[in-house]
Amino acid sequence: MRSVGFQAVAACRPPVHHRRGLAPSCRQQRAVWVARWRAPHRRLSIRASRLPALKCTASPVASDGVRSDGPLGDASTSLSVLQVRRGATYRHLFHRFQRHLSLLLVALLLALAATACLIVLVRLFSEVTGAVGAGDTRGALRAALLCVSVLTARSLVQFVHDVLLCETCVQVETHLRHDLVDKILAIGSDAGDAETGELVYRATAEVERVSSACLTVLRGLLPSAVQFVGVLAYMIYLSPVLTASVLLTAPLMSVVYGSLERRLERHVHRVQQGMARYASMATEAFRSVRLVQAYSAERFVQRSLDAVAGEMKRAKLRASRVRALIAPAVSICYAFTVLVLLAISAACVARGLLSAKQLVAFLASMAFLIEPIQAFVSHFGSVKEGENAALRLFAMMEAEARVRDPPASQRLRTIGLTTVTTAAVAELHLQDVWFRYPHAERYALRGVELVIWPGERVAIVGGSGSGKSTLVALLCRAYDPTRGCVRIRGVDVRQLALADVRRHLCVVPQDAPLLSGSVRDNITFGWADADVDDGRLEAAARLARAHDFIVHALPHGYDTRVGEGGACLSGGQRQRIAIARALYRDPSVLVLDEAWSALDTENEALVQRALEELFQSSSSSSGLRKTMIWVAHRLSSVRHADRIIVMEDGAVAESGTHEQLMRRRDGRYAALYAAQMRP
Ligand SMILES: Nc1ncnc2c1ncn2[C@@H]1O[C@H](COP(=O)(O)OP(=O)(O)OP(=O)(O)O)[C@@H](O)[C@H]1O
Repeated sequence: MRSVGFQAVAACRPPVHHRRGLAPSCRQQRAVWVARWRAPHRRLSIRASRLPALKCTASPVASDGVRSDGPLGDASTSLSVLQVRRGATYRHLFHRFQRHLSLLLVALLLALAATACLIVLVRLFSEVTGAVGAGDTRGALRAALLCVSVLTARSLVQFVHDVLLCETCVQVETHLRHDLVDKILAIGSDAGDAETGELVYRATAEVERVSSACLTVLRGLLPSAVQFVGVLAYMIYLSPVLTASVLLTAPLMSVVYGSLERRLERHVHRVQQGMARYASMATEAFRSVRLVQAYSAERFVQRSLDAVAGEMKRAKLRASRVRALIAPAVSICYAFTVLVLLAISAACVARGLLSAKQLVAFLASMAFLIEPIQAFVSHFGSVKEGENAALRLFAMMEAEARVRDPPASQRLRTIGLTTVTTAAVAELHLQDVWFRYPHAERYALRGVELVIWPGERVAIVGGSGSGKSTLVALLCRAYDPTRGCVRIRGVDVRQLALADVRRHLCVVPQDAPLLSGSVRDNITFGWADADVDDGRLEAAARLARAHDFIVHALPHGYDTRVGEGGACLSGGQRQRIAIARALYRDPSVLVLDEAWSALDTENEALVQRALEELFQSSSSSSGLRKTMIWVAHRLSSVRHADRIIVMEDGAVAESGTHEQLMRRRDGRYAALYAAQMRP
């Protein structure tokens, strides 16, 4: 069976440097860890996207100590900013529940019926006491039996009411989670600002929290509110004076309640942020457990996690104290109300304004009035948690991906051999491309001008940080240029559907991320089981020089599970499977970003030769000229390229064949080549 998580990573790939950045040398990685983990309480945020450059940034910290940047970072925005969005959040929630309006209306009618039952119960109760007082045993018995029947009816009504509401909330939760995951996958590269563990926490625990808060409100608080209003109306009918005296204490209650609510909200927000941070750090630690062990950093990691857990514990204790304070505070207010009520009712009865029967009914109503207040008090904490979670989730859902599908996308032009020779349409054209990463001060690409023709085999070389991976990221539209434009077959990529671009041009990154399914799942990633073509699968694996080791070295051949991130395979095997995966897609342009860096020289040459053969044969058989671009550090792998592009400081420094570039004695390529060939 195909793993769901496996399928979930969309064709929209994170930019190459993000992926590559996840595998810096152990020493570099440790430096990042140390910075992030030494001061977890200072909320240092290392972005995965910046790992290669080891830029450890302390994010802007809001007054309540919470990070406040990032495209999905809205999710971790400060409480004060989130509170401004409360109206919008409730509107979002309302729209989601609106889809289940009929169920909700039935539930509301049932809540009204339950309240009506209560009022009937109050009346029957006063009749029972009246009959007992008058010595009418039969009357008392009849009224008591009616009481039992009404109570049973009310219980049945409540059961149906609860089932309907649970169903609605589960459906809303499922849709909300689906939309959130959809958003995270669409945002793709931009999600680099929010860490994996945090995103997982949001998509699981927080969505569940929102749904259970909604259920609490609908099942507990809404009927309680209906009951409150109904009972209050009945009390006004019984005695307006006594009801007014009860309501006199309302301002006192709201002041006490308001101040406790604000405190609780603050602490709950801190607890939830702490949870998200803990989830994020724990995910990172568990994923890098080998690094932790290699550096004997178990205690160090444990201490860092404990620091966050400690912070969370303190916030939780404060929240629970405030929560525990609410019930006694409300009870004191209630006792004060009863005191005032008794004094006034005694005066009313003495003056003949109120009968004893009315007083009994009024006091019974008071008992039913406290019920909704108690429900409100006991559910308040969880509702607040749900509200905070909803504020963050909907802020996340509003985040826009930096690259989006155009409203009306154009189609890619198919270029046959004849077309190419007559009308020279470039496969790829970078026109004066400038690019600066979000949050970065320097341009990573500066005025790149590059034309790649169909069928060309182009190698990109250059020093570390010269902009090779950034160039690749722009080709597959992981980012849009800050200035200038990237054209595929003459069309600006911004006018093409993203899926079209990524079907046409496939990138194989250096770190070759594999997912925890089988080898077959990995190579046919993105295809439903029913659509998988075994012949094509094997052909792709053979071309990537992966078939032999899959069949002979892996215990279950193509059905061998590769473990999380392909942990059961060697680096070279992972890379060959990643190349096979790209070949299975049969793209027109194949981009390999140091995709064979983990291969030995012999296998590297074999894979390269196989790809060259493939590209030559595909151009003659299908009539479509395929293009191959590869980024390389080892210059031995670029000698046979049709053209070598040499990048330096974000610009194209030189371009030509190996021989042409070697003729420039003082050229950059010649210098790089000489340095590599030096014994
Ligand atoms: N996400 C990012 N945010 C900010 N700056 C970045 C980011 N990724 C890369 N950079 C910067 O952009 C520049 C080009 O980086 P890029 O990864 O394209 O270089 P490269 O030539 O592929 O390097 P290498 O060969 O070491 O992989 C570098 O200065 C790098 O620090």
